[in-house]
Amino acid sequence: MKKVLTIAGSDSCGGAGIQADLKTFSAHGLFGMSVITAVTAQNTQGVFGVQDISTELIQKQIEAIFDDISVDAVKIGMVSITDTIKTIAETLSRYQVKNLVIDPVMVSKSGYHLLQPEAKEALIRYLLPMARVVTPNIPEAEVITGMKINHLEDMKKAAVQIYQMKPEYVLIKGGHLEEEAIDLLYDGQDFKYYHSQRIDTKNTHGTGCTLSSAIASNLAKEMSVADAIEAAKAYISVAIKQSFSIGKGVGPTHHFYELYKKAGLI
Ligand SMILES: Nc1ncnc2c1ncn2[C@@H]1O[C@H](COP(=O)(O)OP(=O)(O)O)[C@@H](O)[C@H]1O
Ligand SMILES: Cc1ncc(COP(=O)(O)OP(=O)(O)O)c(N)n1
Repeated sequence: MKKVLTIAGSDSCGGAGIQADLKTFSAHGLFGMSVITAVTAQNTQGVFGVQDISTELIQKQIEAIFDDISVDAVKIGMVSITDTIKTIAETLSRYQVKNLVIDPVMVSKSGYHLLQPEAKEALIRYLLPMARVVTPNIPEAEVITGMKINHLEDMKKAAVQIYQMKPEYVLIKGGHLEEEAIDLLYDGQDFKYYHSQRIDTKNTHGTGCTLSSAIASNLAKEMSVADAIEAAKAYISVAIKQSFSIGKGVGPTHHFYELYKKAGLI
C-alpha cells in the first residue's frame, strides 16, 4: 500500500485543507497521513479564526511519521507563518523526501490570508527549491512573481520566473481564467497544457487542495509528472462536476472518482 502525507491546515467544514487531502488520497486507494500546521474555523462562507500549531509540535509530527514509516509522496498546503515554513523545511531536509508537491496556499476564496504576507519570502526561499511540483493558482503566481497575469502568455512568463526559484516543475492553474480552465506545466524546457471545459458552478471550495493531493497520489503510484497531472486534472474535473451545496456559500468538490470510474460513469 502506497502512503501519502499532507502537511497542511485543517478546514473545519471539510471542503479544503487536510480534510480534502485525506479524502483525495482515499479516493485514489492510498493510505493518507497528516501533519497539521494550523486549525481554521471555516465554513462555506468564510474563515472565522486560525490557530497556528507550535513549531515544536509540527516538528514532532513530521519526525513521528518519517522515523517510522516510508512515505511515497508529500503534499504541502497551508503553512501560515515564517516559523512554520522554516520548521517544515529544516525537518524535512533530514529525510529522503520523495515526490514533494507544494500548493503555495495564500488567500482563501473568501479572501482570508492563510499565508501571512511577510511569510512569502520564506516560502520562496526555503520550500520552493524542495518541490518536485509547485502548483500556484493565478493570484498566487502573481504574488510570487510580482507580475500581473491576464492570459496564457503571461502564465508562461510567470512559469519561467517561478522555475528559476528551483522547483523541478511549475504548474500554474488556470481556474481563475475567464474562459477555459487551462493549467500550464513548465519543466525548464517545454510547456504542456492541460485543458478542461469550465464547469459552471459556484461550488469550488478546495479545488486547489484536491488537485495538488491528486497529483501527489499519482506520483506515489510512480506515474511521471506529466501523467500524474493529466490524471489529477481528470479527477478534479469530475470532483467539480459532482460538487454540491452544503451551506449558504461556496460548496465543496466531491471525492468518489474511483467509484464513479468503476461504475462506468466517467
Ligand atoms: N469552474 C471550473 N471548471 C473546471 N475546472 C476548474 C474550475 N475551477 C477550477 N478548475 C480547475 O481546478 C484546479 C484548481 O484550480 P484553481 O481553482 O485555480 O485553484 P485554487 O483552488 O488554488 O484557486 C485547476 O485544475 C483548475 O483548472
Ligand atoms: C485549511 C485550508 N487550507 C487551504 C485552503 C485553500 O484551499 P483551496 O483549495 O485554494 O480552496 P479555496 O479556499 O480557494 O476554496 C483553505 N481554504 N483552508
